Amino acid sequence: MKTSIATVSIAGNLAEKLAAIAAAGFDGLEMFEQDFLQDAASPHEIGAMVRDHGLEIMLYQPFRDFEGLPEPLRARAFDRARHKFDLMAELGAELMLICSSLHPQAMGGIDRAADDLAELAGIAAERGLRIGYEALAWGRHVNDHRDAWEIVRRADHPALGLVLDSFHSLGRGIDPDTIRRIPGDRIFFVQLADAPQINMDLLYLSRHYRNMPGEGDLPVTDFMRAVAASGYDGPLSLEIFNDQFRGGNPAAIARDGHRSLIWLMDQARRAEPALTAGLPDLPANIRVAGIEFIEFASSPSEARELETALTQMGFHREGEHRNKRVAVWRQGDIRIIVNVEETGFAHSFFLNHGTGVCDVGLRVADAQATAQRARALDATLFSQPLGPGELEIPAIRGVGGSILHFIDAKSGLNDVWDVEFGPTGEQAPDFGLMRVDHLAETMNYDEMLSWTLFYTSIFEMERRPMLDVADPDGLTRSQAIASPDRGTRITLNGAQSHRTLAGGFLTDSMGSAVQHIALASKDIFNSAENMAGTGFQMLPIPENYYDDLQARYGLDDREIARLRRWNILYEAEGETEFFQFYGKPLQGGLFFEIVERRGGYDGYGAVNAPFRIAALKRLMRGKDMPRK
Ligand SMILES: O=C(O)c1ccc(O)c(O)c1
Ligand SMILES: [Mg+2]
Repeated sequence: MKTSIATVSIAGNLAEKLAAIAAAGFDGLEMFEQDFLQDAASPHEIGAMVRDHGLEIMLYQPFRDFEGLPEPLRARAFDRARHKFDLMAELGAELMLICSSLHPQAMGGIDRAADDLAELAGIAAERGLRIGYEALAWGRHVNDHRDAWEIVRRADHPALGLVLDSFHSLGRGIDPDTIRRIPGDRIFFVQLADAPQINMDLLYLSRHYRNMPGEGDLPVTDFMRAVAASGYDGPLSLEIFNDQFRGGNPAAIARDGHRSLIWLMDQARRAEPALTAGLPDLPANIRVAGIEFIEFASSPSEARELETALTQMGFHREGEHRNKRVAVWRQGDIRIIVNVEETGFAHSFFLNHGTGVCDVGLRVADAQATAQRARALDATLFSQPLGPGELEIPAIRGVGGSILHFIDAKSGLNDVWDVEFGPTGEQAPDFGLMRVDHLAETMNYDEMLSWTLFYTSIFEMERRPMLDVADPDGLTRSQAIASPDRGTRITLNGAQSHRTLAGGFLTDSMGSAVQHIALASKDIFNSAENMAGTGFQMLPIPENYYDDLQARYGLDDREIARLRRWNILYEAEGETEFFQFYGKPLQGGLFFEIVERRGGYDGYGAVNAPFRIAALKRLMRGKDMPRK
């Protein structure tokens, strides 16, 4: 199926929009009247500009308040339409969208609307044009695609068809399966949009908060399945009114849009395998079996602080790379790589961002298939020259210009530790840290939807509801995503203000990056005791927290004393429990967290986050005294 996007969906002037839409790989666009009217070029020149980008104007819109008017308003509406038809001829647009009327004098009446639209379709047809009728969810008399279809059916004119818009149908809770009884060739155009689950007036939600399919909470896959089942094979077009996108980076928003359409078509095909017509065929969502490694880019001098922290946490330097100044640190199932090479990707990452996570390895069943799916979903493949004996491991670009590598057993990539590294023979202390619990990535609030879509479209990952975390200097939003078995977890933290801890980190690290790494302990009290014994610096948590905690959960004095002793934060949810403590941030702001989940706790200690943030800020301002 061809892909399209409405020009309103992205920021910029018309030339910038066209460039972004073409670069993202769309076949065409919906020309929004405002974008066209505001431009200085003539309709003819604009049409040529669109075609020079290899794009097609698939729809001209919107034409409002047309049907069901009394005279003389009715005649005026027809004159207005003729004027638009003239423009469309010059632009090279063949289909016009007519949205259901909001006019205070519109009379209603299915047959009246059908008669008006049939007459207009006749005028359009004489000029080789067509019109499509769309029910706005807040239309005065027509606000349901089933009524719009009845009007189109009764009008019975070949130049008149139906326009479907997932927002208007799903936003009103109309069963999308009602689309299955509409003949596909009577549907002239399909618009797609998702939206978050917010209780809000539909018009306001639609004009400000729509988002890309897969970014919101509407059942867009069910809608897409019904559209495909109807036999419709026209364009799939994004029509996204979103305040954030209007001010965002046009290329990035257009890329997200294209990704969302590919994802949507793939979802529909997977949910209903009999629907194959016009839908792309790509490997299924990739199951991630865990984090194989986390790689830091650093320099020999800056790496010392990190290596000290690793040693104090019970890691040992297990292996050294045979060709490079790269070491692998190990504990349990956790591998942390410290790369202090002075050439290559890690080095340029270090020069741009300072010491930080430049690369994450994900464990998958088939690394090639993973790269293939990622590529089909518009991810950027990454590779760099290989040294002697090194393995070619598929990789893509991830958050903040970092890299994601894919490691499988199928093609022997999990042998990389033996093939590329030699053992150091160093002793393994082991403080009970077993595996990576989660990675916390910090980014601007504006990028959160984009990276959420990146992870959930390529991988088999689920979203939790977004949370607000109160920082003393502003809100940070937190979006957790996880594999269905919870073996791989990532939290995306969006800074809305540069004064928050997350915002300050973004400035210091020159962009989005991993801000903390949470490691799962077998026994957090035991890990804490071992780590404290080596001089690991814990984040001090104030007395007030423990007083409140005791009151909140009715913990006894002994339990509270144990938590307090190791600066452990606690949360109970039903029968489940969560324990967490933090290390002091390294230079640059990255820090480690140690966690223990009991009884299947599935969160991240959100209730404790404000305390942790306040404690970190106090520490960074140098106002905290370590407690005995
Ligand atoms: O918000 C609107 O007015 C509007 C206009 C045209 C559309 O296709 C639409 O879905 C909404
Ligand atoms: Mg629409």
